[in-house]
Amino acid sequence: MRLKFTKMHGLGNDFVVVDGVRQPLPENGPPLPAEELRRLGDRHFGIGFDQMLVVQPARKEGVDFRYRIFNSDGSEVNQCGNGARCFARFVRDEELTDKHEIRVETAAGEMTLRVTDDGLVTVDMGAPRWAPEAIPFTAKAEADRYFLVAGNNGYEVSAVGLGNPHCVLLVENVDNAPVDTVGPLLESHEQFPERVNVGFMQVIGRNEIRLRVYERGAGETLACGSGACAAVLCGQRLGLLDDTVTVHLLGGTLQVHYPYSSQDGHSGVLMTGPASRVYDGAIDIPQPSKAR
Ligand SMILES: N[C@@H](CCC[C@H](N)C(=O)O)C(=O)O
Repeated sequence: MRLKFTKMHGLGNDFVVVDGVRQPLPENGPPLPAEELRRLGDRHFGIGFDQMLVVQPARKEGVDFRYRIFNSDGSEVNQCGNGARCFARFVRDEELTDKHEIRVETAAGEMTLRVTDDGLVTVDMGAPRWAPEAIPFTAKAEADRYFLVAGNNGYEVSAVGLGNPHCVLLVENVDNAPVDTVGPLLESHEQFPERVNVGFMQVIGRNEIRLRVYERGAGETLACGSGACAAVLCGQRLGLLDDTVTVHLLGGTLQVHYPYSSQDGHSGVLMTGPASRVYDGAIDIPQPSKAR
């Protein structure tokens, strides 16, 4: 089978976008076998990507598309903020819609994506979930900070769910944060039963942070949209940040807005940034041999 794809990125968090509206794809399960997906995700033996994004037709009224996300380790996940911006740009570039406000169904619920005239995309990431069981995270009670023991060390983290699980550590300087070592240790910490994305946040001021993220199922990426929102939310909850924050990631800058001080539990976190198209391609997917 020949599969057409488009390579895109949001601040260097890179994606292979597969059009399942005009190409036949299985309605459920991965668009291709998990080992094939992992092979294509490999930067030496495949195309290389952090996530594969799948565009599929809507399954209900009031929604424009279905948006599915697969990490490069083959796991399907519910949320990808940078991917959502690329998704919006893709469906407009490909003339699958001419709407500026696009409603998508994800495994975590529905999301609204707004494409502005300057080419940026604002994603309404939904309301944060703080209750440990909603993240999911194992803790006796909800708190601003939790103490985790991993290896021979202890770590103070905040934790929040945004459709996907995040924990955030405060660091003095992201340049020498232990992302490569503590990232994987906490990603698979037993108190996060579905694993977790691990953010390392340096607070510059009440409206500005620097952030590096070790992503679940992908390793450190150049940017993580949901991670940027999670860091801002945790910083707000700790009383360190205001409602609108500029987030500097390795691959560039995002704006995150959440009216934390006046939030009523229903408003969503807004994340704004660019979406870039790199090239189009096609790959031949080997078909499983038929049993005789
Ligand atoms: N890069 C993403 C997040 C992708 C999913 C994440 N690795 C997970 O497993 O939850 C973003 O921009 O939000």
